[in-house]
Amino acid sequence: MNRGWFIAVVGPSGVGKDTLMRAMIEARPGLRRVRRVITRPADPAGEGHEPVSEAEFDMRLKDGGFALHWRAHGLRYGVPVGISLDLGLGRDLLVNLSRGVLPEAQARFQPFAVLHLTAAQEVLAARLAMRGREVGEDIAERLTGAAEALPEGVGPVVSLDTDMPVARLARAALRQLQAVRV
Ligand SMILES: Nc1ncnc2c1ncn2[C@@H]1O[C@H](COP(=O)(O)OP(=O)(O)O)[C@@H](O)[C@H]1O
Ligand SMILES: O=P(O)(O)OC[C@H]1O[C@H](OP(=O)(O)OP(=O)(O)O)[C@H](O)[C@@H]1O
Repeated sequence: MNRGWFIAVVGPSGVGKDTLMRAMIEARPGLRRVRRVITRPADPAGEGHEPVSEAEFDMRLKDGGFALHWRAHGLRYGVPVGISLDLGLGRDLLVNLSRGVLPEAQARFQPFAVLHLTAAQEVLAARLAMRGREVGEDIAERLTGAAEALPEGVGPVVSLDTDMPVARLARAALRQLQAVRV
């Protein structure tokens, strides 16, 4: 059986990663989203992450519980090591990552592709404000470095500006990813 495809979905906070991943899965039910482990309290309106304390995160890290992990926005994020099982079973996965861990992800998981989402600063600012989870400094912090480039050498990459209706965006993402599949 072919191994499942690791599709890294990256882009700044508020760019629409979660919204697009949901739409892609609706359009292609075989695709799955990976449930991240985050040191953020549960949020019914959010991505459906697994909330853990700092101490629990540390323990899982020490026990080898994460395939990938990083810090951002004063939080810690982990991708559970169990994704290897799913990939081994041929399941294609959408994995919301930090741009900083892309080289490590690419080295570990093949076949691999990056879905890189972008948006103008004013669009990001409006979306973060509309989402309403963060205010003031937390929004400003998320906008700093929002346009950061991808690390050198990662790919293949599909880049999309998310300033369009989500159903159209999902069709474009699926079509363009298929075109770079090796
Ligand atoms: N294509 C889009 N068009 C309009 N609004 C969008 C679009 N994608 C996302 N949004 C809105 O922007 C906000 C942030 O989206 P979200 O998917 O949570 O971003 P991320 O997961 O990248 O942080 C949400 O309020 C969402 O409804
Ligand atoms: O290193 P970067 O590429 O800048 O990415 C850092 C973090 O920002 C994004 O967070 P997310 O959109 O999940 O932020 P949120 O916690 O505001 O939802 C991304 O998923 C990473 O977790």
